[in-house]
Amino acid sequence: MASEIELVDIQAGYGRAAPVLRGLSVSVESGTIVCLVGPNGAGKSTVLKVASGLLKPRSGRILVGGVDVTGQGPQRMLAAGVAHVLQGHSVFQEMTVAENVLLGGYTLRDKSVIGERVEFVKELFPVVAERWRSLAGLLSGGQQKQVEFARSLMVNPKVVLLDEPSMGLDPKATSTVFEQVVRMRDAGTAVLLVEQNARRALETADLGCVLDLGRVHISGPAPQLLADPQLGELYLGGRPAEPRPPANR
Ligand SMILES: Nc1ncnc2c1ncn2[C@@H]1O[C@H](COP(=O)(O)OP(=O)(O)OP(=O)(O)O)[C@@H](O)[C@H]1O
Repeated sequence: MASEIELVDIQAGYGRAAPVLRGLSVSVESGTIVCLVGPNGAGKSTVLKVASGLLKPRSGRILVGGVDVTGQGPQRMLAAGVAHVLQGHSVFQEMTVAENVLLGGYTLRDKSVIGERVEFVKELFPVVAERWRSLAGLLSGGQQKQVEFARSLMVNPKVVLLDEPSMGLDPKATSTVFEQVVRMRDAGTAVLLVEQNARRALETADLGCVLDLGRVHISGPAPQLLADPQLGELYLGGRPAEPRPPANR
């Protein structure tokens, strides 16, 4: 399978402080959801910032679709096919859902392409179609997160980086958001996911990577990580792995 994004032996950090990432490597294959888990402060969000060009690595390489894009800023990374949905809520409350989604396509010049992408995201996220003319601020937190997903897909990225998409959502909205993450993958966008709710994220992901001390400590098929009692104890709240339905793809 082709790698949509590959981070190779990344060292990265902030200012003059010691590096947060110390030789981190991760690869997201097409058609997959890869989930990063690890303790608070392990550097999960930092991985996404490096992947989207918000933070330049001190060393290491970044490949998007096999092309070396190391050192490029966020605009170039977006053009290369990497979209980043940031932690927290980033919809413009006073604008309509339509205006919010169309902002994601502001780099597109061809009106027919914009129209095609709008139809695509409306079909993928029914709430976006239903509330197209509503003020985004009137939508629930989970619905707003879907508007953010729709906005990120306007440029038809190869991979979308999702930073804690369930943050602040109740369990029902969290389930809907994770269902939509699966739909994004099934519609052709690879996903690199960071989640506080590690157990729930691993139930959704194809592959899991456990970060520790700035690098990937363990990686493997998500069901395998979920079933590992030691990982459960360390990173998944210590509860035994619950039986799960057959793999979700
Ligand atoms: N803008 C910043 N400036 C300086 N240090 C930062 C900055 N952002 C993050 N850090 C530091 O980098 C380290 C890793 O932070 P990061 O947010 O990547 O971790 P995380 O694994 O995503 O944590 P959490 O689960 O708490 O969100 C932390 O020690 C944090 O304090």
